[in-house]
Amino acid sequence: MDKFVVEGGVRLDGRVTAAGAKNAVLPMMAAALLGDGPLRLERAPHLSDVRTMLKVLEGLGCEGRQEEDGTVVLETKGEPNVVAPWEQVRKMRASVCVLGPLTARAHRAEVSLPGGCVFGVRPIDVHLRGLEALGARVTIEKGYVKTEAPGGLKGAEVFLGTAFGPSVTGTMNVMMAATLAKGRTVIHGAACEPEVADLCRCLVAMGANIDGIGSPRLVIEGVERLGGATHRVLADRIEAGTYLVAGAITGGRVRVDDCRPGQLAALTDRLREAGYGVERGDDWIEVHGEGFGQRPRPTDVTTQPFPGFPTDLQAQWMALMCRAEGVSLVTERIYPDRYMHLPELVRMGARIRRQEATAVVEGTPRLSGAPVMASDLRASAALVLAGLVSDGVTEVHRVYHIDRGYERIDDRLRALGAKVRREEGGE
Ligand SMILES: CC(=O)N[C@H]1[C@@H](OP(=O)(O)OP(=O)(O)OC[C@H]2O[C@@H](n3ccc(=O)[nH]c3=O)[C@H](O)[C@@H]2O)O[C@H](CO)[C@@H](O)[C@@H]1O
Ligand SMILES: C=C(OP(=O)(O)O)C(=O)O
Repeated sequence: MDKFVVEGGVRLDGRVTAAGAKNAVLPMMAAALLGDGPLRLERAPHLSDVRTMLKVLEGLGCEGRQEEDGTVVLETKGEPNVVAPWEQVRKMRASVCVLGPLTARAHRAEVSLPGGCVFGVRPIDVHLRGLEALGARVTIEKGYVKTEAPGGLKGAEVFLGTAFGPSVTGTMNVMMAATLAKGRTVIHGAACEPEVADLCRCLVAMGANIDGIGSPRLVIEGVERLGGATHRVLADRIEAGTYLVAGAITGGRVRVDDCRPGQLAALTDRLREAGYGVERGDDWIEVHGEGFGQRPRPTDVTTQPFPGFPTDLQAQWMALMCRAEGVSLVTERIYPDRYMHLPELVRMGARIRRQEATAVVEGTPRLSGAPVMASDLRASAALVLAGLVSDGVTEVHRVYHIDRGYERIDDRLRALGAKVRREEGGE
């Protein structure tokens, strides 16, 4: 297993180009099960999650490949297979996104319940209720969700909210299913994350009829068939945000190109509040600090559905606040248990205590490098960020988590001046 070795003490300076969004490309790849022609997804990131999704789709009879420039090309010839086994689905939650397309296209599906709940319960009841509302019979047997809709799906009114806000992949699953249902589907309480809107645009390019894109009310008129399309994947706002926090934590200057600044407004607002300069153009954002050793002002965040502060940037923000000049509160409203990074940051000298869904972070001038264990994707990014400002060497183990969602993060941080290398032989 690989590990990252991070030597702290360097102020980052430079530019990085945002990759395509993991959370947009994965459901788009599942959408290839809906169409007859080839689907070309440009600017897809080179990630292990993309490779896993290619395998899941291959097992379902959808041929695919990723080209050197990132473009993913997929085509489902004839009827898809309908069984997505545990061995593949367990590696990645987004593989649950094949459920809606398979049920719509083949009128049945057998998809393993996604495993690996690394930060608490991650149910899919909303996905299942949505598909039931469209006329599917849904059962759970031996760890598999089975859907059947012998006469095909029928449009309906559905509400997809949960106690923690709308469900992102739940909206995507039901929306994809509705594109081939008979008649009109109205989704109330749809997730408004930019990745959902980007998936809508990809489906429209394939021939789907969707109104209300980007809003909590989606109206989908089912069509007989969808075809192929070419779509350029949206920039990854979470990856972009991670590099901005990397710039800030080192008191440096980092510009992220080819991104959508408006989609990171919650982060840039907090960065300014924490004492950093933020400039933005139409498709770039730059953060600048006052030099290595700068300590941020303590700045609270509460995670919320878009356009609120994203849960996928919570761990990175906590790393930044570990060195703040005072006490800040980080409150997790989407996944109240998403705090696996907390004990690892404490191992690096951070002073954090948890009070239910809130972490109380008492900033300290000094963090010290340590061997730490990555537990999930964003937690691992946070540990790398903390390593950038720690005395000595930080070893981040289990970097396969980070490879799920960051394309060559070690190379890209090095290009900004960081001392980070990948080594074999981690725990
Ligand atoms: C592949 C992908 O796109 N992953 C993202 C997606 O995950 P994912 O789509 O799994 O997350 P959801 O939006 O579904 O979850 C939001 C909240 O709703 C709850 N819930 C969800 C579904 C359900 O059926 N019942 C239920 O109660 C969840 O436990 C959570 O508290 O959105 C999350 C929230 O922005 C992000 O952190 C993930 O990076
Ligand atoms: C939680 C994430 O991904 P997933 O839903 O695929 O686990 C993430 O991208 O931060």
